[in-house]
Amino acid sequence: MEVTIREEGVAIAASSVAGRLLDDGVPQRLAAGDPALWGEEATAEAAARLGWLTLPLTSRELLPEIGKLVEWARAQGLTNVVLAGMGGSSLAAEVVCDTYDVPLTVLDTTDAHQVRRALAEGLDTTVLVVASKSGATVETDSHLRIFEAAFRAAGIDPGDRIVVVTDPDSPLEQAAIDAGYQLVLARPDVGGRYSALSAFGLVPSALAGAEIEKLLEQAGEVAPLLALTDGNPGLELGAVLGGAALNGRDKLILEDQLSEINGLPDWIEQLVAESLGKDGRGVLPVVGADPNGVSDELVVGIGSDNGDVRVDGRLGAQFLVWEYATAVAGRLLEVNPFDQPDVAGAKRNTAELLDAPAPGRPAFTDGPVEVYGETRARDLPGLLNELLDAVPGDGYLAVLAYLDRLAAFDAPVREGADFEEMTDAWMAADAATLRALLALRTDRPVTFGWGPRYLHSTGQYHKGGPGNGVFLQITGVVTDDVPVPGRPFTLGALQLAQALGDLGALAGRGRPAVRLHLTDRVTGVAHLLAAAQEA
Ligand SMILES: O=P(O)(O)OC[C@H]1O[C@H](O)[C@H](O)[C@@H](O)[C@@H]1O
Repeated sequence: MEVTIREEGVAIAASSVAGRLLDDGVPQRLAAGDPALWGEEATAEAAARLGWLTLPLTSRELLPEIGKLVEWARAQGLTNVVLAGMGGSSLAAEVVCDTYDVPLTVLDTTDAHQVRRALAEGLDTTVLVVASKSGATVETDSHLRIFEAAFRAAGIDPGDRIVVVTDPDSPLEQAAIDAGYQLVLARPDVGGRYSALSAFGLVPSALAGAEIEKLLEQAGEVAPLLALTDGNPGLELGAVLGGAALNGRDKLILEDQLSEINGLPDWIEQLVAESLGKDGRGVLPVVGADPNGVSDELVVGIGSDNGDVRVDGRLGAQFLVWEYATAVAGRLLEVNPFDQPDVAGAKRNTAELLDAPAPGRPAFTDGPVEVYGETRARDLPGLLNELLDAVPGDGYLAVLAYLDRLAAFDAPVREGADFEEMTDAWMAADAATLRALLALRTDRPVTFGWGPRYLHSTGQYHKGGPGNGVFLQITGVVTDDVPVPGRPFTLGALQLAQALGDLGALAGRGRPAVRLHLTDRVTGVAHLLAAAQEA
């Protein structure tokens, strides 16, 4: 594992804090699990959140149990692995499975259309992993209810198909015992976003066919280095992240185009945004974007020379080193890297809106797109210009789409089309393309997040960070809703309440925030992308 600083300004910023880290004995104290490293207020929480430091070793104890689970699934011919989990309860497994090239369907959405896709994937070979540390996350609970009902309707005993990963004593543990589901308990002293190498990352990955022992070996190889004062990649990367942010380089552009690891930036995004984005401070992770060469950027290349800093290492080691570095950066920024104080507000709004939805009236309508929120614009190009102009000199624009993440793959493609043509067709139908189009028109970072997935990652930074974001939400009509058994709402109602709940939380903090509602999803995306090119 190696951290190579390739840019002088970053080297200076990192060394400006490195001495302080050593003087304060940070590597020794972290190796000893000292919870006082993040100040008095954070000590009690940190004391219960440092188990990730020893996961390369302690998770080995889980291997026999996970091995039996894999045999159980294989014996029943369960090859289609669906993982229901939000944020830290699914992001790591997604990276592991992408990197090991084994199929895994991740359900971290309340989009009824996307959930219907998963239900249509062949229930007869499906094993559902329900992963929730708290055991109380509404999206995950909804997925469990929907799949239980679907299994029963197909004449399948859910007890033969469901694996639960949760913390001891969570409500989900009890539910799993009562229902006779397979149950793997995780360590309660590891927080969600630090849980990649725990049961949360390992169980779904192993069921999908990834070599999880290798992952632990890779992490185990780097672990001893994290106690060192010299040649400690976690300390070096922590000094880079924290030192750069303290010197005004607080937009972390994550570049992984040449890497053999697939999708690590999406996992880092949650780790960094939720751990550091609070108390008016933080680091904004920017995924899938080119750098603009502006002064507040820090470009980190994962196994890639396209950056100010290059981070090389195998996936298991990357997980551990980024967790360590984030914890170190938390100390430098003087925040508690283990809490997420601003996630709860949007959740509260959602619960209220589920009881009494209040979408309001559109400010204007442009073709298949209704626009909600405060604006002086009267058409979409005008609105997009207004939002771009509203981004402060040190700020960013966030595009947040509560849509089906896989819809673009339905785009019609000419028969015999080559890969390039196919990609063009997908991009022209993908809401995420809006990010790239808007990024062409500003030197400020433009980020993109799928809702409600982002609520469990960058959502914390949006609300708790420096407060310099501008927010463009996209929702869409639901034509094939999914009821949530035993609950008084459908997925469509939940999805809209989540979008409105977050919009309210953002607007309540005085941030410019508008919602675009697509009254037809396919033409709505096309119309929006055309407007972005016109503006
Ligand atoms: O694992 P769960 O308890 O379901 O939590 C899933 C996610 O929910 C919350 O929003 C937290 O902010 C995330 O850090 C966490 O990963």
